[in-house]
Amino acid sequence: MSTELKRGLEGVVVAESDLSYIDGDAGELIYRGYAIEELAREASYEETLYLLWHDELPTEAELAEFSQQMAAARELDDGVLDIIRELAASGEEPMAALRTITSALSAADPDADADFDDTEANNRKSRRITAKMPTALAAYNRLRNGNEPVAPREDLSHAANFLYMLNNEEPDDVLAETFDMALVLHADHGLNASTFAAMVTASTLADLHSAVTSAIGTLSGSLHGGANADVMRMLQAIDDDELDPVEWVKDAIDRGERIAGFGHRVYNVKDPRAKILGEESEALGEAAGDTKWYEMSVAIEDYISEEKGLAPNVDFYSATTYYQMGIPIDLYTPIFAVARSGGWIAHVLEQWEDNRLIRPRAQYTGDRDAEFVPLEER
Ligand SMILES: CC(=O)SCCNC(=O)CCNC(=O)[C@H](O)C(C)(C)COP(=O)(O)OP(=O)(O)OC[C@H]1O[C@@H](n2cnc3c(N)ncnc32)[C@H](O)[C@@H]1OP(=O)(O)O
Ligand SMILES: O=C([O-])CC(=O)C(=O)O
Repeated sequence: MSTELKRGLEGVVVAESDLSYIDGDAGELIYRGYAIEELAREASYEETLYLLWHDELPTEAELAEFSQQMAAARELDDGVLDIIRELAASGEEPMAALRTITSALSAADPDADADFDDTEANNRKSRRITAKMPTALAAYNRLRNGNEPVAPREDLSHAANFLYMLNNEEPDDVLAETFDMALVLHADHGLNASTFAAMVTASTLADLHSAVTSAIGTLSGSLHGGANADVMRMLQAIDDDELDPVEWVKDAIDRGERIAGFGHRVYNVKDPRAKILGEESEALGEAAGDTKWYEMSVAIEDYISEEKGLAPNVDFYSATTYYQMGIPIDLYTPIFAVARSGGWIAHVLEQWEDNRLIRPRAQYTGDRDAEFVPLEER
């Protein structure tokens, strides 16, 4: 047994996977052989899900059937809606609410007790979880603002339907396509922390809802998915006080703070998703006649790249993209979860094809011969 310590499991290979490939030096991301740039521009989220879950891109007929099955699974059970009402009324923050709701979805899932290797039940559960998470998030957001949830529509795409349920208004093509692209870009990313959490949970043969719930909790942290909301809060703080973004960032670095949206465990260069989202952020600004947020972001990127050698990750430009789409800031990380549910599930299903319990070891640094003193004598 090797006792070499790898803090944070950096560089440790723990599984084989056909799902996504990252070249951290070239800034390359591939889902099942297809470059992310091509999928972002050409494939819908539904197509990407099909690719991740079923090994290959769907034919037109397969995509139509799959999209219809996804759309038909969007509605929430009344019991789940009651839980959402309670969470919204109690002021629970959205990522925690989504975690609790996703866990609760199993209570209404007819396949909840199916065996881990029941492929058909897993397909149905995968579609239900991924189809219902956006409905739950939109309902939660409406309820916390004193509005009734908007029922999902089966005639809209996954992306367009979410925006429709969120705003009670059908999005225009630009918004729907931009959001769809963001979902595709966030769908999978190797063994990131939340995907690994899902795999660890699934490796015990716990169920799919448990694995996705573990993953949502893991994604919420500021070192992972939580960074997208932190980026926008940082930009807003700089703008509110009319500060120079570069000076602000310089001071923050001098204070030893981390700048949200920069750095990555795998990429040594700019995250390819940040390149695409940067273009989307710029385009949205240009369409609105105000590229302020994009320009602030570029100024910060130039400074940090030059001074710290750190490049933006996916969370840096998703922030201003979502902001300019009118999405509330505290929904950015839950939206990441909505998109990543596809990747989490794909990795769980892959794990179950050849499961082995994931169980690493720690290097014990404590006492080995402490003398037990009875309680009354301590
Ligand atoms: C979807 C995603 O999860 S993408 C990541 C989202 N998270 C963020 O954007 C939060 C900010 N970034 C970070 O905290 C880190 O870059 C992480 C957590 C993403 C990766 O961290 P690790 O691979 O563990 O790298 P580590 O924390 O060892 O950092 C290496 C060095 O770069 C510095 N560094 C890394 N990121 C940043 C940052 N954002 N701001 C300032 N310094 C940074 C660290 O301080 C460290 O410097 P040191 O060696 O002088 O101490
Ligand atoms: O891969 C990672 O460590 C984090 C990340 O970018 C993602 O999950 O999309």
